[in-house]
Amino acid sequence: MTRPLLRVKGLGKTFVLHGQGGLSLDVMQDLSLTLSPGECQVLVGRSGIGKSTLLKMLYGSYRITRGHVCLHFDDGDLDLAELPAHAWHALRRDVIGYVSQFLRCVPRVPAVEVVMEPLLMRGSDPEEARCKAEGLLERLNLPQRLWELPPGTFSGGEQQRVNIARGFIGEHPLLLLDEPTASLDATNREVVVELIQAAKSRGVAMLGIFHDEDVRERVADRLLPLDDYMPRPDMNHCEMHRGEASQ
Ligand SMILES: Nc1ncnc2c1ncn2[C@@H]1O[C@H](COP(=O)(O)OP(=O)(O)OP(=O)(O)O)[C@@H](O)[C@H]1O
Repeated sequence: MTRPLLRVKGLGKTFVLHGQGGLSLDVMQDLSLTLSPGECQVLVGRSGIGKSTLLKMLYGSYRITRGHVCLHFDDGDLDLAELPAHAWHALRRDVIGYVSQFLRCVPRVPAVEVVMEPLLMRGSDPEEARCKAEGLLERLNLPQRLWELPPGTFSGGEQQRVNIARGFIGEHPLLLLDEPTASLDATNREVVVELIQAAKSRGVAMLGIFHDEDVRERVADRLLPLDDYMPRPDMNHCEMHRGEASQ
């Protein structure tokens, strides 16, 4: 049996709203999961249950309040809950990729360069990186006339395709997918399904959110319902109390 790449144990999240007098919101408690290379698990549960929050904690965008998130490597394990801030940069460059719903556009940077950047950050040859980026943009049906333009003015679906190409180009061993097909038409949803299936066969471990049921069924090896990890389901999404936890 394949050894899991990711093991999450007792994960919990409390947001502290400093602008609201230190009000704290418990949104997740005691979540555990394991994810193996080549496996795609899909997070399910109603709106506001914590799906994006979980992905953001695994990517280091949100701090882990409680619990452990261990990545297993041949030369040892790494607990992300204890990772110093400066170590996240290398981890995101080499190990954890993230495809969010929305592209963060940097003015004047052409789409093709946005896509190739993750490879350049790793020291890849610029010509090879460009060639790979163009291949992905072509596969995702982004018209060639847009490749050298900054994506700030692109449509939602065009921006999302740039984002997907950027997320998949790095071939990270762990990929977090936050609704990567949300703004796509059927043809491009199909391309994303193929990219996910190809990544699985290369041994990439993926954790994703897909609202499209057809996509979900085709990519998911396992569904992870988050409803079991809400602190108090009777209290309208979150338990609220003041000043107990820090972020
Ligand atoms: N930065 C934040 N500060 C305070 N509360 C937050 C923050 N981010 C998320 N939350 C709260 O955490 C809860 C979970 O939000 P999250 O976005 O993870 O839900 P979701 O399951 O992804 O929802 P959806 O399916 O609607 O996208 C919500 O109640 C939300 O208001």
